[in-house]
Amino acid sequence: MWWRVTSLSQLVSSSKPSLLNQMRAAYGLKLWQAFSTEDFKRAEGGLCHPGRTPVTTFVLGGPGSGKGTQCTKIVETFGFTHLSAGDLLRKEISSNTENGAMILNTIKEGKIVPSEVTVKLILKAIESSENDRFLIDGFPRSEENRVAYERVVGTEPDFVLFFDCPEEEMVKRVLNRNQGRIDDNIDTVKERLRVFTALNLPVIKYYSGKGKLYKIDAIGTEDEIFERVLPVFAALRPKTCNNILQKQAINEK
Ligand SMILES: Nc1ncnc2c1ncn2[C@@H]1O[C@H](COP(=O)(O)OP(=O)(O)O)[C@@H](O)[C@H]1O
Ligand SMILES: Nc1ccn([C@@H]2O[C@H](COP(=O)(O)OP(=O)(O)O)[C@@H](O)[C@H]2O)c(=O)n1
Ligand SMILES: [Mg+2]
Repeated sequence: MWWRVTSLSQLVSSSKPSLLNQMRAAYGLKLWQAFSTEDFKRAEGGLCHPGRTPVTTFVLGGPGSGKGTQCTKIVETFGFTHLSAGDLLRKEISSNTENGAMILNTIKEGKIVPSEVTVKLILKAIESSENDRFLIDGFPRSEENRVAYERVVGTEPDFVLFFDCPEEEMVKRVLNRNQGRIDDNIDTVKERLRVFTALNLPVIKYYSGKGKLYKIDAIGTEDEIFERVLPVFAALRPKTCNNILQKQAINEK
């Protein structure tokens, strides 16, 4: 798997190997299996496969802005793997895991689950995928999320999509979503919007300052919005779309 550090010499050659890296070297553990709360605090990151760089895109926007809907279209067209932080957390609830009750309460209140839990789920999903391009949807939701991911993974996203949608429209969409979600009610949505402004906007500003942010107007039909998304990925074409182009070429022969 590309995400894991494959060379032991690389692991031990860093000036101060973390406990996490020592454990991995000793037991061949995947990252998500290896870190406990204590390790998580100390992890030093830098987990990149030599010669193979994954394309990672964070997908941000308020509740109901259309992140999930557009991710589905991006997956269909560009072959990314869609990792929704919210879906990963909801799966934990339905699997009755040790954190299930805590996650359920946090989501019900419209607050943010501790980064330790969410980053671990994302890494587990990445590590069990053969793909090398990922859409990470609904993450990072706070500076704490962002810093935790960077510390553990050791990389930044290649770019960040931000679906910019007026609050009134987001509320309307969430209340019509009809997926039986415990947080799709007016009280929780109000809190989620407050949390979005207070904690997620600073992350969006951070990536804007780094020149990595693509702000997409999220008003319009799903197809109209996807038309605005396309050019962002077209710029990455040579790197990300080889398989699709190859398949197209074969089909056209
Ligand atoms: N452009 C759009 N116009 C109207 N409704 C939309 C649009 N895009 C998505 N929706 C609907 O709005 C709701 C929220 O969309 P979703 O993709 O789940 O948003 P998010 O993941 O950002 O919360 C869903 O019911 C979806 O079908
Ligand atoms: N990085 C994240 C993502 C989601 N969550 C929780 O999961 C809830 C639902 O997230 P989601 O991404 O599925 O929500 P939408 O924006 O798609 O409506 C959030 O309101 C948070 O309570 C979190 O704590 N941390
Ligand atoms: Mg979503």
